[in-house]
Amino acid sequence: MVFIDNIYADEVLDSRGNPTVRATVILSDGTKASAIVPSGASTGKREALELRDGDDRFLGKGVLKAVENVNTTIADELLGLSPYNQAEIDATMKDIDGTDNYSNLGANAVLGVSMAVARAAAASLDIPLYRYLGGANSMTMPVPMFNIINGGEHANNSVDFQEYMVMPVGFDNFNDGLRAVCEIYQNLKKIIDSMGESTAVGDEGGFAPNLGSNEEPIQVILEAVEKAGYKAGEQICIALDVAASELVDQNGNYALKGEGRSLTADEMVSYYEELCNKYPIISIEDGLSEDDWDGWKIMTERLGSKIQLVGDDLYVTNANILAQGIQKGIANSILIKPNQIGSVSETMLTIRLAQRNNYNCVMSHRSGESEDSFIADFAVALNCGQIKTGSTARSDRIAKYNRLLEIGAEIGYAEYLGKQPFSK
Ligand SMILES: C=C(OP(=O)(O)O)C(=O)O
Ligand SMILES: [Mg+2]
Repeated sequence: MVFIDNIYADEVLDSRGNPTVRATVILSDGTKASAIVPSGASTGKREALELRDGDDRFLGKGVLKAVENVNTTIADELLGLSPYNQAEIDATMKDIDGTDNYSNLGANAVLGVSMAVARAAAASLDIPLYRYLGGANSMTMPVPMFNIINGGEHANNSVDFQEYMVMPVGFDNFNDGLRAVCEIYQNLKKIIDSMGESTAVGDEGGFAPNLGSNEEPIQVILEAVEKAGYKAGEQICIALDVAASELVDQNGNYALKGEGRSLTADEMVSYYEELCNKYPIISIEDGLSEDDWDGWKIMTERLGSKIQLVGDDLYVTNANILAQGIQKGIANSILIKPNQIGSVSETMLTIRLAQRNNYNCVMSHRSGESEDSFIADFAVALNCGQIKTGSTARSDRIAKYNRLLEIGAEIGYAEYLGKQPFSK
């Protein structure tokens, strides 16, 4: 019987040059696999804890304590266990941590090991990771939410909304959809350049121009869609991540600093209604703050039957919080970020709960990423149908797109949902 023979971690770098955990697992049959943990910037308050050293290395952001936890406490408990029982591996780490949010071991230590065990198990069975995680039912190539303009916490410009994304919904397959958004991105670069604005990019590879309002990026993107020869509203739709938890001012209103105004939750919803009436917007993530559940209720009532409302900071990939939201009728979709909850099994639990209740799942990167493409396999494995993984201006994001191209070619008969995931 194959068992876990060795586990260790080291400190490597993410796409912002911050330290992060790489965990490595070696099995008794000689299989060796590693995984690198991502890191967020606009984090939700209820996310699992990312353990940072807080000393003078890397401005306090070192992860040597998390590395040490992998090398000692976690390795001590997991050596000898079967790599093929992911639930047992993850439950054991949760037990030794003993808290709700991994504040002892660090979610970065736990998730690194959790992903590396899954990858090692797949490799030792000689099957791809998506096939190991999802079996013969892994069939859905995700529609990309392709991040094309960055603002908010992910850029240093006048735009308040964090992410403007294009979604290739009117295509027969993933490859054609990806090609379309790449062409749009290249056309957008020319347009921004011709406006005399910078084509420097934000953390996730979207451009970060200084534009006059939060509406102008949509207009510029639609111009790029047309220039690239695609039909907005039919083939290409717009998705926004407002990341509104970051906009809340001292009066509890939403400060749109770039526009010099501050709106109540009700006014924000009216603003979204106006934008949705004018433009082909099919998805809004974190349109209101994680603490504003009353506002979310109103937003869901007014917009939830028309567009996808995605909870990111709101649900932090947490099944308990999602269960409360489902009961209260809040949002209709959830962003899935494995490091918000801390392990592969808990991420799968949240996805199961969402899918059973007709909530769409959007697999997602973090703004701090690496060459690790685990989420590409994960999205296909769990038939999420959508993935948010930045633009093609950053190689940490390209790693996911290229892995998806590889998976699509391997599966051959994969589905691509086009418009379907958004019909409510
Ligand atoms: C990917 C996101 O950013 P971060 O990783 O900074 O939370 C997001 O908010 O959806
Ligand atoms: Mg978000």
